[in-house]
Amino acid sequence: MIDVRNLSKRYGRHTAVNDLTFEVGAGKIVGFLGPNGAGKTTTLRMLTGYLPPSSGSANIAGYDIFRQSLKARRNIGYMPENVPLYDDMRVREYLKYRAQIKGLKGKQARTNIAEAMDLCGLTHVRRKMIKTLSKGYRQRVGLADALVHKPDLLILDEPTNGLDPNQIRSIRNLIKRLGETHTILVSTHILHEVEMTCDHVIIIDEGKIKATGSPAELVHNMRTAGKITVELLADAETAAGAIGRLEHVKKVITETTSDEWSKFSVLVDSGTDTRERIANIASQYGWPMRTLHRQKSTLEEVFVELTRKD
Ligand SMILES: Nc1ncnc2c1ncn2[C@@H]1O[C@H](COP(=O)(O)OP(=O)(O)OP(=O)(O)O)[C@@H](O)[C@H]1O
Repeated sequence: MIDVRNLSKRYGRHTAVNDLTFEVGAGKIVGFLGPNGAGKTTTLRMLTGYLPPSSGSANIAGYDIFRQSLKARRNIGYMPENVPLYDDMRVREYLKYRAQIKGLKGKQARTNIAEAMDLCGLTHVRRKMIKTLSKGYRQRVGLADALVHKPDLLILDEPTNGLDPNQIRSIRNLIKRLGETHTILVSTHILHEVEMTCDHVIIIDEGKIKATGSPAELVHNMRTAGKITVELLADAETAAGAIGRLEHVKKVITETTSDEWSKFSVLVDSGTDTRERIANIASQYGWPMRTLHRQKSTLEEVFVELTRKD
């Protein structure tokens, strides 16, 4: 559905997007992640035909977005980061206006608008002025606008930005539902969202792709793939030293020491589980143990490790 080859964008001497190549298959929900200024919006604006690239190409549903812009854009529903809405229009009136701009007329426009409002849970507010809507409902109007011409592909730029947790949950559920019938490329900062919603993730930083894969694959392939928490009745320094000498242990962090109990976080290599050997060490030294569990890494840790600057 999306085929991007060597796509770059330079603003003067600054390269905002640097030689991106990736594909998105039909029917997938793909998370596009990166820290502020990574080049997400610039990429999405190029994919939607709003910004010409400095070099490279992007095909949407088989059409070149720059040379066959109209045909390509018919397949795309784009929701920009700050949805520009007309505050003094009513919801249905606004969607009618947007449908007309997109070339829909008469019965087809009416049917599509009704369906988009239904999908986005807007039917009961269709007569409300847009200025009276909450931010969550404004986002839904933006989504309904993106959907009204029935595109196969939705490109959503930070759709949950600025929403409260309830609104985030409702937009997330909506995106998941839309994912049953659409291909979706969604940029977001909320990593938990990606883990819950996306089949595939592309992490970019400084205009370049840092990692791609399913959320589970990214977590699995990370160097710091796991963390073990252990609590021992032992001298903190001696215990940290002994655990630190075990194979596959990358780092031992002493979290707390109180009442003679010491709590450690043990960072271990990807795909290894050192719990048994930690238990053996504890028994060798005669240290009572009251916690020993493995915490799986999160996508957030992967993201931080790939994009941190220190
Ligand atoms: N019109 C412009 N002129 C010059 N530089 C720009 C322009 N638009 C973006 N940039 C720069 O390009 C880089 C990428 O910006 P972009 O907005 O694509 O990042 P982003 O990943 O979407 O960030 P955010 O999460 O903050 O929205 C940034 O360094 C930004 O300052």
